[in-house]
Amino acid sequence: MPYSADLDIRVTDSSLRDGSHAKQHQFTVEHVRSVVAALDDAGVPVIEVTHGDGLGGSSFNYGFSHTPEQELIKAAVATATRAKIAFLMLPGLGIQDDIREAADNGASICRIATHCTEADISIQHFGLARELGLETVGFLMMAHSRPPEVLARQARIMADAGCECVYVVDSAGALIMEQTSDRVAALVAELGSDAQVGFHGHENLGLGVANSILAVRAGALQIDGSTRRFGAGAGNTPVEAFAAAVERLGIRTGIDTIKIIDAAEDVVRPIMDGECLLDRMALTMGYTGVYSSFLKHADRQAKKYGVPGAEILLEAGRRKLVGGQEDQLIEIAVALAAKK
Ligand SMILES: CC[C@H](O)CC(=O)C(=O)O
Ligand SMILES: [Mn+2]
Repeated sequence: MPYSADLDIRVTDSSLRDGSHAKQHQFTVEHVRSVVAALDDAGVPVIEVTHGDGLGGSSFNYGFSHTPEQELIKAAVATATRAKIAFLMLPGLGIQDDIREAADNGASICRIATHCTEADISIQHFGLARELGLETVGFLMMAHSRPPEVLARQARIMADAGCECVYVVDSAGALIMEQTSDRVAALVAELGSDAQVGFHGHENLGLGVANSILAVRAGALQIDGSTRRFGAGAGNTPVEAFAAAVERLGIRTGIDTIKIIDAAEDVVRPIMDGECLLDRMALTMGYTGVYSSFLKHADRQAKKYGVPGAEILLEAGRRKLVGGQEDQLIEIAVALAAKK
């Protein structure tokens, strides 16, 4: 039972972090206040707030933030009455002092993300987070790209370093049904009572809710989503649809389904630049296994060089690019333009 005897699973809303990719990192303090107030009122237990690429993500390579993320974290903490505030960090983008600052600003959950074969770079960050009294979560990103047993070994590294819940992260929205539950089950078997298992889905093949339910059936106790799917690519598992579906299945999340449906429509949608669409670009990412956060980068290069964005993504899929290799999207666009 995660954290409260009243809940069967715990939902983390990533609209104010994964949605940062879709918003090109232009969140303001007012956006954060209004979304946190609505989600908190709807009973969402955890709200993640950071630049889309985590602490230290604001940069030339990933896109500069409108407002420094520590200011956004402070605003979230000041607004929430019940929800815990989480932050994300990718070792190498953020540094340990960023974790200290987020903790000083009142965030209570530290989520460390690595590519799914690189868990060892998270060890010192989990150590620090635990020293600071933070709850810890680990992200094994691009989890579609490795089989369950490889992910389980990486999860063990995170758990041994002090991670309390390791997530299977479907960064590309490429996992299909049992591919999700097999991965979650492998982590559950490996970690036993040493750490919980979570699942973070993307909608690029339209499977976020179904995959998340299968993850729960395989033993996941924490599930990520974004209200109104506000996330990278076609967005994340929609929290309001997930809450409605699992309520009907008798799984308790503590979320008021009607309130979160209203929050999606009345509060979150108005601050989005547009809906997160299951369109050609997003489907190409799910189909070929491309990192969802590449969408806006590929779109920009497509416009700049006058080449089809989906072709850039197809080549990114062929190259099996991982997060941090965004600059190769420029090279691909240049090559496509030269061929024309
Ligand atoms: C760049 C971090 C990334 O967006 C984390 C995440 O949400 C994912 O891999 O899906
Ligand atoms: Mn994501």
